[in-house]
Amino acid sequence: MPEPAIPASGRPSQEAEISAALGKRSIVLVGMMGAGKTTIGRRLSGRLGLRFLDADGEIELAHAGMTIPEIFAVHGEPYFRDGESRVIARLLEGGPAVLATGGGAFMREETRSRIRDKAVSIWLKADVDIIMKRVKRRADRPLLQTEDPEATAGRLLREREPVYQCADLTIWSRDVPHEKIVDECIDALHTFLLPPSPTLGATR
Ligand SMILES: Nc1ncnc2c1ncn2[C@@H]1O[C@H](COP(=O)(O)OP(=O)(O)OP(=O)(O)O)[C@@H](O)[C@H]1O
Ligand SMILES: O=C(O)C1=C[C@@H](O)[C@@H](O)[C@H](O)C1
Ligand SMILES: [Mg+2]
Repeated sequence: MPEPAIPASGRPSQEAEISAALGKRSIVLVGMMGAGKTTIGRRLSGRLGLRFLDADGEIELAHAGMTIPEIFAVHGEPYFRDGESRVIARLLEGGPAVLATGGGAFMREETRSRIRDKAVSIWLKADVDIIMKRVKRRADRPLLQTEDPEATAGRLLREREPVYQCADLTIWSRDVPHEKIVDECIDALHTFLLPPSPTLGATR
């Protein structure tokens, strides 16, 4: 994996400082389907010189290439959730990476606690209109195969938002160039991991 670039000034870049400050921790993206966890996570990993992992993709690999909708249809959601929890635990043990989770993964307390121990988490927050606009392009979200997918997405969002809020950082994933969202993730990670030191020498 290439190291993040060192700028001409000789000062380490924000990206290099973040990678160093992370140590063995990963960055985990959480949030609703369509929030951009996979899209933004892949780009963020490139900028930071970290591996990119996608929990949904890893679950499909572990099931000999069955798709997520097929796993839901054949085995049911509880089976999927147990597998998802195990896969995320394994991926978090593998050293620093950017990990995009499935939209429901953070709802499990066991998974949240592992993420808290092993990673810095970012909630990619998106409102229901944006989510619907994005997920309409593909029919691969089994939880939205209902009579009224928009109402279902709204209900899931209301149930999940209080839990997604437990992430370390929140970034609004609106319709702006992907690289802008990545820049905002990098700024937020930098402030979180390397907070500016308090002003010294304040006098009364
Ligand atoms: N900031 C953005 N602006 C515009 N489109 C975006 C943005 N982020 C993601 N998208 C688009 O939204 C769609 C869904 O994104 P993506 O698959 O990354 O979401 P996800 O959070 O990984 O969803 P899931 O939980 O279902 O895996 C993609 O077509 C992607 O190109
Ligand atoms: O929001 C969810 O619960 C899901 C989101 C996707 O990433 C997949 O993990 C699956 O479709 C379930
Ligand atoms: Mg995804």
